[in-house]
Amino acid sequence: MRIDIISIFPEYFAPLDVSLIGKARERGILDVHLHQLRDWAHDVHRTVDDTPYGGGPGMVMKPEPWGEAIDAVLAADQDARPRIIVPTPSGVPFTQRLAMEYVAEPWLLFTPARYEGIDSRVMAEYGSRLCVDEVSIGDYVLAGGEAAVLVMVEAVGRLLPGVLGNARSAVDDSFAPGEMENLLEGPVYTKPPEWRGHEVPEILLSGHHGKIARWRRDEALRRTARNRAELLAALDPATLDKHDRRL
Ligand SMILES: NC(=O)c1ccno1
Repeated sequence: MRIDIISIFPEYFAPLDVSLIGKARERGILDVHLHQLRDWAHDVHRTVDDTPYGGGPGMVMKPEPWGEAIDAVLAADQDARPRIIVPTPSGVPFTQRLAMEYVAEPWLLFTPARYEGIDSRVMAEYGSRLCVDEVSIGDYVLAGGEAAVLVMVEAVGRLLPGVLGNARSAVDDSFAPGEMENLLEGPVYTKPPEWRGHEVPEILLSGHHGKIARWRRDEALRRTARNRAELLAALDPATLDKHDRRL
């Protein structure tokens, strides 16, 4: 997978050099290209923003630098087209299901904005011939889209084949489509069996895989009911067995 990121703060993406994503890049599973938007701002101050038409607070990012920057990225591979992802509080929710949709894409282009956002004509220009998604990582406003890009790149990159040590981990994730969709993962434990008077639940030491699976699902349902009751309401009743319904 190729990922391009255009930003006025490319240094913001240093975390993509470490941990799982860093190793995926070293192993050639993920190819990340960072671009400084100001390289396409040609005035002496390398200006990328201006006052909003119609008045109002803040500044809007100018269309010209963005248009030249996106054109330059697209020119990197004339035979392919990236899916463009615009991080914004005004976007569709970023979910595990959307992460799984993105991991199937060969090329993603992230366009994190600053200020009040990017002149709307930019994505109108590219939306006529490319897939352009406005995506939000949550109902809050950040100083810019860069942190949202880090979140999405990690959520998508960890799903790439070969990145997680055990592919099963992604299947058991909270929200993973299938058994765990709309469910939160339950509690996890490791050695020692007793720590400061807290013992690991006996069932987990039993070696009885069927009972352990049942216990884990019960705990997932309980945690979901406690922390995200609205997700329980969204559970497909067909996926609940008679034991689930008794909880
Ligand atoms: N909530 C978000 O995804 C976001 C992106 C930029 N600012 O906020």
